[in-house]
Amino acid sequence: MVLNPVISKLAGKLVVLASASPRRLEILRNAGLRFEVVPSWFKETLDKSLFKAPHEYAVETAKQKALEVARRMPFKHLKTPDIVIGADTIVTVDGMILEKPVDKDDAYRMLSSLSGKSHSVFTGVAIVLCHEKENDEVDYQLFAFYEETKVKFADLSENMLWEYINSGEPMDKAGGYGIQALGGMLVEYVHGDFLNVVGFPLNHFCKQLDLIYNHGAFSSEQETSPGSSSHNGTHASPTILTQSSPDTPAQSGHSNGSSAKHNPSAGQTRHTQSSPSASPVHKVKKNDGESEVGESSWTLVNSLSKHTDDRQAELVDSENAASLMTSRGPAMELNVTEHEGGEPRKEDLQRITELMDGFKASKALFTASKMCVFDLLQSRPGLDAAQVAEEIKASVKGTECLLEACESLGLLKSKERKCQKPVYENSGLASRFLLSDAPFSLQGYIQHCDKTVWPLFSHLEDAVREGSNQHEKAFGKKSKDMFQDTFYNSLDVKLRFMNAMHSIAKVTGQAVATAFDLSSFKTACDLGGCTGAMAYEFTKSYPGLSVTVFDLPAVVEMSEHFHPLRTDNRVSFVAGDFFNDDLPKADLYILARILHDWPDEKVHVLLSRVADACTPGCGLLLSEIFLDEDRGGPSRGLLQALSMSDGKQRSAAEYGLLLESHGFITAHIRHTDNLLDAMLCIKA
Ligand SMILES: C[S@@+](CC[C@H](N)C(=O)[O-])C[C@H]1O[C@@H](n2cnc3c(N)ncnc32)[C@H](O)[C@@H]1O
Repeated sequence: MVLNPVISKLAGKLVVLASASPRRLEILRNAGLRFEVVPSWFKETLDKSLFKAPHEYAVETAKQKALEVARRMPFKHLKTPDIVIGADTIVTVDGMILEKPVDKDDAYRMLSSLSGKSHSVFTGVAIVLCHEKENDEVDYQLFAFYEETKVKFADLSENMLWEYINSGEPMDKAGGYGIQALGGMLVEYVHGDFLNVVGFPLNHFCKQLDLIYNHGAFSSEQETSPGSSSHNGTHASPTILTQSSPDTPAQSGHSNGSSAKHNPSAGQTRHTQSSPSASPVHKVKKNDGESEVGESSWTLVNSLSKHTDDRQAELVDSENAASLMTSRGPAMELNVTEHEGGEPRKEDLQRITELMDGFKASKALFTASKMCVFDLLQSRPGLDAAQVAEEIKASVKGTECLLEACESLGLLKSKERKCQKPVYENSGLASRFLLSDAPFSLQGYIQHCDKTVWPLFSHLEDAVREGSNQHEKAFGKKSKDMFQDTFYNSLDVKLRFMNAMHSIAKVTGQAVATAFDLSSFKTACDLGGCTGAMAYEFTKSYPGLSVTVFDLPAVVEMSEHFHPLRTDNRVSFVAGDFFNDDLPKADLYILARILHDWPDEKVHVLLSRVADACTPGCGLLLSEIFLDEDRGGPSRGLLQALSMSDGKQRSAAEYGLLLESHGFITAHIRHTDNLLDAMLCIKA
């Protein structure tokens, strides 16, 4: 039921929340607002010293967050939102701005500065209205306000402080406390809007919407805004309106000194924001390849989505990037336009051809890898096609085609010799990832793609029609539990699967292990840790850490195959089923690429078992591909979902909510620029 008639005004509009904070999501959802979540990429790094008052900093940060999303969406998501909401909460005490603590000592510093005193919580909120015009330009109109709430803390003893810090709750909260949970115990009284302290001033927000939608404040001429500033909470600020329409002289950061106008009807001063760090609000043209977005000028062909670009950067050899067909960003980034006369653009044709031919490129890579072409050319660079053919026991004609195709994909390099056939050697990309003994060898994963994922994809249409996994058609047997029924039924399939996991874990392990500072944990348990490759990366990164790898007996019995020398006795293996058997005790649990394999019901079973094994303060490190909150990417995650059985790919906020329901508080989220993202949660 929607109680608030203003919220109901937004029904049917594309409303976007530029924040992944689970608390803000919950407040707005509970109010009946329907919205998409697209977390902002704006980094909270504005120079605080440039702002006269703390609330100006919070408002400016909220504005920049919302604008970044509003500007990105027409290009990255090919849709223009109607409204983008941004928010930033800060705590101020004794003239200092407190944001989220970076570690326990920082949390201690913050909380002890609040002990026994009254402090202010400010949330800056920005509402960006996006107006698509006939010529496909987008105009942005910005409304910003803030809310202040005063909170008085009790005197906190050292014991109490540390007990609270060790609960893990302070880590993702402005000022180092969460009033809605354990932190409520620290508070003597609150003066003002409680939800503002939680993270979003709902009441003030609704009043602002009322102004915008019921009192005409969203006309581009904003000279009057009846009642705009009559927010009635004792500690609420007067409403600060507004950013004038984008290309008026009063643009944010370009206000030409006319920063305040008197609004007689409201008896208040209205400000156009003119903070030093504000960036201009641009008009953007959606379908014009040459148009600018914000401050960056993007070239059309290589306008990779930031996500995809960053995530793939590790794997793309710069010298060969241009020719590596599958390394390009998603089609969404391209604005397909037609030249006069209807001729398609070269770049568009190139992109669509790459997509059509993608499977040929994959299969050429799989085949060359299986036939050991890269290993051969590493030990004997400079062979011509006939020599390679002889070594790999293949036809000269077929080998020639394969080598040429691999060269065009950036996997091989050739040298022409006078009047003779070209000779081949590995490219940097091949030497790094395609040799069987390279530290970051992806050969195991490539073979898994060839033998397991490929057959599943060949039944994609059935999978889409039926909405179920195609293991039976692809492998001739039914599969209730993909691992026990399909992968571990025969030794060679099992080894191939384990090799695949091993190779990905070796490539991603260090980035996951060092995504956060885990040095305070002494014992970890890697649930579904497979060959232990990830565990070894963790012990390499943390000399004081021991890791127990917990996996099914069929897997653990093969562990020596992968680590014959057992070089590190801080890694041990325990066989068991994480849905049924006791979990080893540890103060950090690792779930790397586990949850995506299971539906929500099974995830709840597993998480409740992990929660039972945890004491307060225990950590849970989750590592997965995190989907964008609007599920618009990255395509690697979305494509993987097509061949998955019963599991699903989720966004960081979705994982956060699942974990929160088992008492885990999300402390940090990290997009690692490697193949996997990471989230650190603490058991409250
Ligand atoms: C996708 S793999 C991930 C492997 C490893 N965590 C990594 O990131 O490389 C999933 C792992 O979960 C293990 N697994 C599946 N079901 C399990 C169960 N019921 N109990 C314990 N481990 C299980 C599998 O054997 C496999 O090693």
